[in-house]
Amino acid sequence: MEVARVQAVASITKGMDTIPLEYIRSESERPAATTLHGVVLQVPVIDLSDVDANEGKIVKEIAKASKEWGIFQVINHGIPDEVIANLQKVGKEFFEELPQEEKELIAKNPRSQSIEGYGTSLQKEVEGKKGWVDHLFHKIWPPSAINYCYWPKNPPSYREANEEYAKRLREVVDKMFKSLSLGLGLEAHEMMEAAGGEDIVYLLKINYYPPCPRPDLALGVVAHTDMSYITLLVPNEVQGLQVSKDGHWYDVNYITNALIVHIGDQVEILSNGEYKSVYHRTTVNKDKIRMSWPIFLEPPSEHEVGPIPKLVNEANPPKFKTKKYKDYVYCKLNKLPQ
Ligand SMILES: O=C(O)CCC(=O)C(=O)O
Ligand SMILES: [Fe+2]
Repeated sequence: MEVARVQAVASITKGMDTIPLEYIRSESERPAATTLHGVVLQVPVIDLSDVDANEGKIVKEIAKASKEWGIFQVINHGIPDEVIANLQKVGKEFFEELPQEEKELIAKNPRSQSIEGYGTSLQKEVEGKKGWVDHLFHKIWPPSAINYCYWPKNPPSYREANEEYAKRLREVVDKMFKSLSLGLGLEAHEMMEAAGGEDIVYLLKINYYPPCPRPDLALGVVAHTDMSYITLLVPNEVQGLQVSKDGHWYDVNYITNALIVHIGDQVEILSNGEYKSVYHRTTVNKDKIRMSWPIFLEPPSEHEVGPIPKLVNEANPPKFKTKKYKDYVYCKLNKLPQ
């Protein structure tokens, strides 16, 4: 059966005052009723310029943000603006300029185990409701893990723009793992090593949130924590990401060319709960298209993840089981105990 893309639903409902029932959230989830406004706390913004000279300060800031929020933004991260602009340009062209039939050529196969491909989540989620979003998933690093059949062939510069971004991002990833490691009193290399080092998989997702006639009733991506170690994300300029802290939802302010860093479940586990994976969701917009490019840094599926042994002792017993990443994913997707 053909899957209804949200992009198509959005063009049918344009100008209407209602949306199909399957997108209407329960009152307790609706963004209008549940977002904290006014003078509110802000997700920490961390300046990475001159990392070597400022290492101590940066490590402290990252550790604090990862414990208190599970999310922060980094500026002066070293990825040139045009590398981000190119990534965004080719992704937008894929969603907006290709004929639908061409996009469907790389659609996720519903019978395949793999998450890769163009798709629309048929969420087995809260009350069977759907998110107002389409997406494209494909791996971008390491080269041995990439399945180019899920990469768009058009626009022709898609591949080069994504490869360049992956290459630049690797340097930021190294800095993040080092700081997170030092922030726990470990040696700089220890967390990356426990995470699988060179085998860590970089999975790109492009989220495409079309305009929604009733943004007060819908959500883009429903509230969740990422399963990754960490997720590094660039959005377009349209506000939409919200994070939960102490029982309230906060907007994450848009900062041009900043990278948003989420702590995911696997770093929470490695750190034995010192760092918190962040609960987050996205809202949609009445007139504007929102897009985002998260990269999930994941363990290879057979890699075992558990609390780093140096961080546990009698007084501080392990809070999580050690298990293969694929088993963690299976339990989470099927809502089974971990
Ligand atoms: O669009 C965003 O800003 C966040 C999307 C997200 O949380 C996800 O795709 O896991
Ligand atoms: Fe997420």
